[in-house]
Amino acid sequence: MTDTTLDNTIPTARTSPFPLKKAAALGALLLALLAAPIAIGDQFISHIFITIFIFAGLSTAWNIVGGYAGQLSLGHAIFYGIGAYAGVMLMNMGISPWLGMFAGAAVSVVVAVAISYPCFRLRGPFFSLATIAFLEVFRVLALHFREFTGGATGLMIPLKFGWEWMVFRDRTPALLIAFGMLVVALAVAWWIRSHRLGFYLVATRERQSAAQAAGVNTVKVRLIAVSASAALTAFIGTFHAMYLTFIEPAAMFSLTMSIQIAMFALIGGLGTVVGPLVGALFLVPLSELARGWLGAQALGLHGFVYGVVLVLVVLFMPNGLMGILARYFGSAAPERGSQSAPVAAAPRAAERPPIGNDILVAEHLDKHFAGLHVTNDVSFSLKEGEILGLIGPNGAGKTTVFNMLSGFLKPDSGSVRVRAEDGSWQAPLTPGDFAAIGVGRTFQIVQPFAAMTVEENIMVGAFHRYRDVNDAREAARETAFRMGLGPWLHAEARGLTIGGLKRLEVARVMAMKPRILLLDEVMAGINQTDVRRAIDLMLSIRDSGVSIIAIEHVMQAVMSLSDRVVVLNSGQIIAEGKPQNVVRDPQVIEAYLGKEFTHAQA
Ligand SMILES: Nc1ncnc2c1ncn2[C@@H]1O[C@H](COP(=O)(O)OP(=O)(O)OP(=O)(O)O)[C@@H](O)[C@H]1O
Repeated sequence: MTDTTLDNTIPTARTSPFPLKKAAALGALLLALLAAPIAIGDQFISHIFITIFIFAGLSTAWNIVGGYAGQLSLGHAIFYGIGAYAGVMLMNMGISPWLGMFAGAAVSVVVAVAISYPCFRLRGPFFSLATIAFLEVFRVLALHFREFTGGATGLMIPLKFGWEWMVFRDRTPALLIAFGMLVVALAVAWWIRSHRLGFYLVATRERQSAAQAAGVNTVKVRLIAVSASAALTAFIGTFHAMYLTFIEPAAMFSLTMSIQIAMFALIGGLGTVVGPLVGALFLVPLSELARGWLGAQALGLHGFVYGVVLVLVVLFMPNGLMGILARYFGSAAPERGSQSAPVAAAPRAAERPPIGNDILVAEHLDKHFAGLHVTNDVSFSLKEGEILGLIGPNGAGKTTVFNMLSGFLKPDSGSVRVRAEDGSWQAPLTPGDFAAIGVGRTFQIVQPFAAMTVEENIMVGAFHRYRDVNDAREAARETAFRMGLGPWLHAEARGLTIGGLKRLEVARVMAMKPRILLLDEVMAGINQTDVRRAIDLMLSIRDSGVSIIAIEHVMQAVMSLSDRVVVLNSGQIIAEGKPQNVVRDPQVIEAYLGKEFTHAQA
C-alpha cells in the first residue's frame, strides 16, 4: 500500500441521483414532446405521441418494481386491465372514469400486495413465471364473469364525450391527459429513487442480506414499491380504455402488453428514472412506422424488423440507451489498484472507557444443517466496551454463530439476548430486530451494493439513523473519509478492489452507529500496513463505546485487539479467556494454531 496523502476535506456539495441539471433537461424534453404534436396538428402524429406517453408512463410505473426493486414482473397487465375494467364498468353505471381510476387503483393495490407477498420468495425467472401465471388467472376470470366484463365479446364504453368522461372527438385533450399521467409517473419514480425508499429498493435488489443487516425491511419496501407501481399502472389503464373505447380480456390482460411494458424499460435503461421514457420514445415510433411502411409489403415483415432492432439493442447495449448516454455524460470509473488512501488517523479517546456489564448473551446455541451438527451448546457473553475475538479452524462454525447473533439464522435451540439502550433485555429474532437494537455486522464474503456508488452504499447504513437524504449523505461522506474511501465516493462499488470492498463493508455498518459490532474476517486478504491501520481503527471504534466481536484468522490482530478470546472447534467452545492464555492451551494448539505458533510467540 502506498502512503498516498489523504484528502481529509469532506466536500459538502449535496448531490442526488437525479440532480437539478438533469431535472431541467428532462423538463425541457417533456415540454418539447408536448409541444411537437400540438404544433404539427396532425391526428396520426398526435396518436403516436399519445401512445408514447401511455407506454412511457406504464413502463415508468413498471420500472419502480422491475428496475429499482429488481423484481422482473411480467404480470403488470393485471393492473392495467383492472384499471381499464374498473373505469369502463363504473362508467356504465354513470360514474366518471376520473373516479373509476381511483377505484381501479385501490383494487390493483390490494391485488398487487396479495400476489407479491408470497411471490417475493421466488427469485429471478421463477418470480416472472409466477406473475405470468397470475396474469392468466385474471384473463380467465375476466372471460368467466361475463355478466360484469362482457366476457370474450368485451365491453364498449358508452359514448359520452367531454372532460368528465375522459372521451373526446379531438386528440388534443387526450394528449394532455396522457402527458399528465406520464408526468405523474415520472414524478413518483423520481421521488422514490431520490429518497430513502429508492436507496432501500436498489440495495434490496443488489444484496438482500446486506440490506437486511443495514436494518432494511426488505419485504415492506418492496410491497410499497409494488403498490405505487400497481396504482400508477391502473390509472393509465383506465385512461387507455377510454382512449381505445373498447376493451376485451385478451387485449387488457395480455402477456404481450406485459412484455412490452417491461421491454421499454429494459431497452431504455433498467432502474433509471428516464430510461423507460427513452425506450418508449425510441420503440413506439419504430413499431408504428414499421407497421405502416412494411406491414403492407410482406405479412409480418414489420415484426421481423422490430425484433432485429431489439436483439441488436440487447446485444450491444446491455445498459440500454441510457447506458450510452451515461458513457458520454457520466462520471469515470475508478482506477483499479489505486485505492490506497489511508484510513484517517482515528481520534482515540484519552482514556479507554472501562469494560462494563454484559451487553449480549448467547446461551446454548445449537444448529444443525441436515446431518451436520454445526454449533453444539455454544454459550458466551460480550461485555460493554469489550473486544471479543472469535477464532477457530475453517468450518468450526464461527460464521454460523454470527448468523445466529444477527438474526440471519434461527438457532434450533438456545437464545441470543441483547441489552437495549434503556437497560432492558430483549431477544431480537430477525435481522431487522437486531439492527434496530444496535447490532451491526459485516459479511465474510463482502456484500457490496455493486451498482450503487461508494457514497450510496454507505448511505444505506446511514439511513438507519437519518430519514433525510441530505443528512444521510453527510454522515456517509464523513464515514467514507474516515475509512479512507473519500476519493472513491462517486465510484460504483463494483469497481473497488478487495481491500476497498472490505473498507466499504465496515464503513456501511459504521454509518449505522451500532452499539455492538460483529466483524467477520475484515482483515483477510489485506496487507500488513492495512492490518495495522485496521487494528488502530478497531481500537478507536472500541474507545468510542462500541462493543465488538471479531472473527479473525490474522493472529497479530487477535492478540493485540482482543480483551478475551473464544475458541470454537467443530461447533464447540474448546477454550475461552485472555489471548495470551488461550494461545498456550494445548487443545487450541492442537486444533488450530499448531506448534509453530507457540514457538514463534516464545
Ligand atoms: N447453509 C448451510 N448449509 C449447510 N451447511 C452449512 C451451511 N452453512 C455452513 N455450513 C457448514 O457448516 C460448517 C461451519 O461453517 P461456518 O461457515 O460457520 O464455519 P467458519 O468457522 O465460519 O469457517 P471459515 O473460517 O472457513 O469461515 C461448515 O462445515 C459449513 O460447510
